[in-house]
Amino acid sequence: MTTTPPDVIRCAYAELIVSDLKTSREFYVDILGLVVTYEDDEAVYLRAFEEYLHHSLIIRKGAEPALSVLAYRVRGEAELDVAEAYYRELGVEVRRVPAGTTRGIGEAVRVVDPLGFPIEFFYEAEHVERFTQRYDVHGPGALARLDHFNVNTPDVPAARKYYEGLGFRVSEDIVDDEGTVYAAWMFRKPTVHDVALTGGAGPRLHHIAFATHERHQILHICDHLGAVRKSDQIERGPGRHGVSNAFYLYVRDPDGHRIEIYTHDYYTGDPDNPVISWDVHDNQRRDWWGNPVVPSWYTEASRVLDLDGKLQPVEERTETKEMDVTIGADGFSYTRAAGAEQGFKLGEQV
Ligand SMILES: O=S(=O)(O)c1ccc(O)c(O)c1
Ligand SMILES: [Ca+2]
Ligand SMILES: [Fe+2]
Repeated sequence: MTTTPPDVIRCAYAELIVSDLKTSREFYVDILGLVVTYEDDEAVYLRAFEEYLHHSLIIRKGAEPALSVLAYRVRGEAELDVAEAYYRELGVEVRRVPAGTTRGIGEAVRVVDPLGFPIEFFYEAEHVERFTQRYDVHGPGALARLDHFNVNTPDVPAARKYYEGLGFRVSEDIVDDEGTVYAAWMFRKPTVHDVALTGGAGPRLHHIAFATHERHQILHICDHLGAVRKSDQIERGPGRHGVSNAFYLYVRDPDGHRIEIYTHDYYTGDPDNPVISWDVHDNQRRDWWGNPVVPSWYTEASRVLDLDGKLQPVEERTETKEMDVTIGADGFSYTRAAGAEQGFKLGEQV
């Protein structure tokens, strides 16, 4: 690559296609508590309480539940030309779209990146009221901001190289002693990640994560789901991650799109931030204590669309799959080699 990459600030918004706008609105607004910036019959534009850009999530009615865009904010309008040149040199599909193509967003560059994802780079966006201290409208489960995207891609080292080319740095990864890389967390904003690369068939969206400030807000969302008899929408957690140290919860929306609610990761902004590398057989890597990683978390993810709204084909992962080497160890086994002969707490799981 001769051209410089666009100066990405952070992950900024996503658009999910949902099959029933009303049902999805109930999930994202009534249960998760996101703020509606604008809505019409086609789409609902949502933001979290600390956000002052028009939206960080759009849910749009459509026949095929899928991801239609992952958007990164760049540091200024001038970065759009840089993005256009960078991706043209990469030889992928590049489009320049005028301001207002997406409500609330200025001129943007849209690409299908080398991993097959629909990605948008923008700077200009409409400012709306920032609800940081509007405690009169915060619910007990108030979400503060969008935190990261997690994507399934078959070749994690190749994906890591692509994102390093964009100036992202690795904070943590999961590897084995043969050198297989199962996952990597990468950042531009000084937290653990803006994007996580999870080895698996892809391009698929594994999840979108929002951050809260307090663990009790995550616990409230669990209690709320129980109260509306939708506790089965909780897929994994609540718990404490090993990687990232975040307290977390994964919920599935009415179409199965996975949303993580996440708090308490750590600052990564110094140039010498130490990379943490986990062994795939360390069963505290994904859960620092307690919960096993359920199989659906390893296998299920959302399809993604190309720039014309057509489903992108999915390529299978050829390297070892994490679920094949660890599912029994995920919270079911004993961490000390000496305990290994006891096998798994709950026996063989799958
Ligand atoms: O399950 S992991 O501890 O590896 C993990 C860490 C951070 C995340 O955002 C995540 O989705 C998953
Ligand atoms: Ca706290
Ligand atoms: Fe996550």
